[in-house]
Amino acid sequence: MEAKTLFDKIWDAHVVSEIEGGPSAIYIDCHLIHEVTSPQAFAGIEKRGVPVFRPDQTFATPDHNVPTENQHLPIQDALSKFQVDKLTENCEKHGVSLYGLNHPYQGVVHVVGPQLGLTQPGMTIVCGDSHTSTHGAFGAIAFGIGTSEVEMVLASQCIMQPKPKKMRITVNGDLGAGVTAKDLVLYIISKVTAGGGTGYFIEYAGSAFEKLSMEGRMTVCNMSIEMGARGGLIAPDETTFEYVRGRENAPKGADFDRAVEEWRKLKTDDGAVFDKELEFDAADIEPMITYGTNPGMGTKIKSSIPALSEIEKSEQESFQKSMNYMGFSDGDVLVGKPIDYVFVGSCTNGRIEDLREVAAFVKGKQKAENITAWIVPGSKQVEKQAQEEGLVEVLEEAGFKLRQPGCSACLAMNDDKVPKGKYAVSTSNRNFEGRQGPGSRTLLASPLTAAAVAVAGKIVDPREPVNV
Ligand SMILES: CC(C)[C@H](C(=O)O)[C@@H](O)C(=O)O
Ligand code: SF4
Repeated sequence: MEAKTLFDKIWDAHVVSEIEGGPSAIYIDCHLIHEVTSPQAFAGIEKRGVPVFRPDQTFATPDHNVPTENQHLPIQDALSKFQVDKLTENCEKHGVSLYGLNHPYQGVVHVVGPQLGLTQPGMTIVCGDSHTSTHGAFGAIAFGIGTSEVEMVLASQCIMQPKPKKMRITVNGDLGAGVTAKDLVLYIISKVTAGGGTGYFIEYAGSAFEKLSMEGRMTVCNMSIEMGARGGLIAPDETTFEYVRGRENAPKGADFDRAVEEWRKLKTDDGAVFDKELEFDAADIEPMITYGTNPGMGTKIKSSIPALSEIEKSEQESFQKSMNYMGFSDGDVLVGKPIDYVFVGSCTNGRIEDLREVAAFVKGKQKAENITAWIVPGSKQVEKQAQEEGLVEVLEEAGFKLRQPGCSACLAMNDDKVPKGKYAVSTSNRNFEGRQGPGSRTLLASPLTAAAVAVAGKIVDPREPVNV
């Protein structure tokens, strides 16, 4: 039998029809929706008089536009209110499950899906959101789609997709102390570049990924899109099955055991061929931070920003533009640079493990005076768990401001904005110009590094004692 990749096994099982040399119609097991990319899609099917084909496989939660304070009060911002109300109205009208504002399951859509067991190995999952790649951590084909495709999936539960090329990134070995899943993926992106994954679906393989928790794997897969890739996935294993077991939408009892038997087959066969293979050594990875305006512009935190002469000629102009925006110069040492904001949250690093890591670091310490520190749980369930575990108390004692679940300052489509010219160390996934507010300057890093920066008030290596 032909050796197949994990991606091909899942893809082939979902092809409804194929056009020779063209795209395939792929069946979608789970469709997640949020308030930003769904209104026109619902309007589209209504105009055509088409019902939602599989409302029971469609799940919605508002996240981008929601305020992260006083969620019990009416939303103040008119556009945000309109978007969130529209989502509620559409879900009610079409029989779609909604975890609305103040619902105990509300949160960032990519935190909510896995938590509820909606995300399972072997599935095809789409959402009108680029970071749908997160769900690939479970050994699923998960990718972001545009609003017109959201309409297509609402109407038919299928999507037309050209088959992407396949890349495997193998990392073996142990990550050192203080080196996290976020550092692993920022390292990979710094090597592959922000455009290097374009046209590919990535499989992450090797012991470095196998040793990660599901939260860590989600962090890695989440950022696949930041290399330009269509998505990323990791073969499911015992860690995956244990995470899924017992979750609300997971199969139960004997059904679960049968599902696990099938899920065990979800791995790339020996001898399967990829269009591109890359390999890195976990021992080479250190805490990472970005210094520029795309996620590929990252470096080991102890290193300097590259000198202009090290940058390829064709890239020098955009590099210089990026440095001007960031207020940095080529060759600058990063450690010691003052920071104004620390944001811990988002679908990359707003999970319970992330909050635990930050709380463990700041316990008994204080954030620096010059730092505004926001902790935004990825979901209501994360918020509740953080309260029950006493993390909230620890974080608040250290001077962090705990906000309510939502995308928050990850993209500033709501009230949480980093002011112009200010520097934010952020656990999110994008450092584009204006991403956290007009003129804001974002440096991406791990929750552990963010915690250390919050205490020191400046860029520090989280492995070293904080010297305030
Ligand atoms: C608003 C939404 C469509 C967007 C995305 O697709 O990713 C957002 O979530 C982001 O992170 O930039
Ligand atoms: S948390 Fe950030 S990256 Fe994730 S869905 Fe929201 S805006 Fe997009």
